[in-house]
Amino acid sequence: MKVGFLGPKATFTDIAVREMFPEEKAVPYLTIPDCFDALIEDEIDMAVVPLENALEGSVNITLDYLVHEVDIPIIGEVTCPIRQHLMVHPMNKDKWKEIGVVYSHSHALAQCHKFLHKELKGTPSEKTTSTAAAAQFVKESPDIIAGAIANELAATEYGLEIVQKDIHDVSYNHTRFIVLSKKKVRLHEEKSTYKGFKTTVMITLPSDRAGALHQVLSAFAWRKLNLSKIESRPMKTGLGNYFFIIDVDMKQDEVLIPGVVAELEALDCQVKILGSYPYFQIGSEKSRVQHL
Ligand SMILES: O=C(O)C(=O)C[C@]1(C(=O)O)C=C[C@@H](O)C=C1
Repeated sequence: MKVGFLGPKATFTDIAVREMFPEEKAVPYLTIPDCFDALIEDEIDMAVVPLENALEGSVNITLDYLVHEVDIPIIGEVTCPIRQHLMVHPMNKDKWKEIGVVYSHSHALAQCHKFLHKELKGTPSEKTTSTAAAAQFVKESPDIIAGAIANELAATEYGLEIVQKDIHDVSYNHTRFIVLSKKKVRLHEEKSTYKGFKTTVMITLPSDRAGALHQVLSAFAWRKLNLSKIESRPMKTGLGNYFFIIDVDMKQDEVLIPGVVAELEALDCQVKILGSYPYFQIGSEKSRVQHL
């Protein structure tokens, strides 16, 4: 099977794919929308994209594609520790304090905000499509003193020198990646990294109904359904119009979740199940962080 992912080689998404699908053919795409397009056009069987980071919150482009652009279920989720390092071209390894621009993915730059503020104050940063794209760019630009924030695999893959290790500001830095597929692929629940099952539901509230959110949450609460996430996002239909994404800590069943859906529909909510899937946690040990 072919697994598309946010590339190029050695992104954090690539690490998630290597852990989850070591035997499948991994196909890199430069952007998250490219991964979705490849899935829609059947170039690949599954796609793995980042969904949420513990420090930076949701990856909005992924959420928006899931909700507005595609109708492909989530079939799995994997959480990975994220360790960010500052790396330069080997020719510049003694000059990292003179870096003129720091390149990385916007989430990675934000995860290292304190480090950048303290150690490279005033140095401009440039966003790239991924951390590995930043590493690749720095490798191809030895004539400028540029830095990339990326992982260790990227330093090896693109031949860069790590000059500052573990520069993320908070030690609990993890990212959740989702697996999407049109096919009925079953992920191995017997793996030691398997942690449980969840169901993701998208809910649009009726407009102008007092207490609607309270009623929605009650439908879960009185059935004793545990929620692990609730988040609102703009509907993109006008200011103030939002939908909710709710993660329920259980597998879709034939009684409780259909009961919630029926109750919410009776309240004039629109409800869509985005997936009911196993989730996995890789390398759960806390990553080290440098104390600034
Ligand atoms: O750029 C990468 O390496 C990615 O896999 C993307 C991404 C993200 O979208 O948050 C994934 C994990 C890290 O949080 C930083 C970047």
